[in-house]
Amino acid sequence: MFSLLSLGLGLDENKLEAELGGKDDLLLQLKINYYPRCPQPELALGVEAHTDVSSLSFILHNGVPGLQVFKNGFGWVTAPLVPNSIIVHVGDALEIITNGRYHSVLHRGLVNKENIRISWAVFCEPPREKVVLRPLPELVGEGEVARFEPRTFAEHLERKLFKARVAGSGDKAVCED
Ligand SMILES: O=C(O)CCC(=O)C(=O)O
Ligand SMILES: [Fe+2]
Repeated sequence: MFSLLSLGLGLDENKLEAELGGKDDLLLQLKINYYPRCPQPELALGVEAHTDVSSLSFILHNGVPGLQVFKNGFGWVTAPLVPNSIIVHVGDALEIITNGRYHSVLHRGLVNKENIRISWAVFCEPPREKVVLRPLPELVGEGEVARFEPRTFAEHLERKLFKARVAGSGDKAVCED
């Protein structure tokens, strides 16, 4: 996947993987999301709107719709259910090193009245301290600026967590099951 994404930007095929710490040090984390049936889905949040901090995220699901992505100019769009598919998100780490050429997508997970939804998300993360994530100079074109300050993955997590705490929404879910 990283090779294809590197070639897609005209980079050496090993470039993105190497910049993200190399395959021996990447961390795969599994998270299982359980969305119960909800009598008033319009009042509830399943997984609130966010971007993933990872390099890439791979989402398997039980075939119940609920994942939405935010598209500028359109608003929230429900991801179509493609049988036997795996959904792949670009996460923050990849967005940073590509200077936004690959965009870390804002997304959320909704509950519904009829069906329980389950998703299995595998987050492919760079090592916390080993590499500094910064826009690759070859992807900052002439007249463009680097859109992200250099940071380790650990620093990125801390900044994001701190921002979320300050912004704290306080939303509550009202689900049963
Ligand atoms: O349930 C989904 O499809 C997405 C879940 C998600 O975005 C996450 O766990 O980060
Ligand atoms: Fe996510």
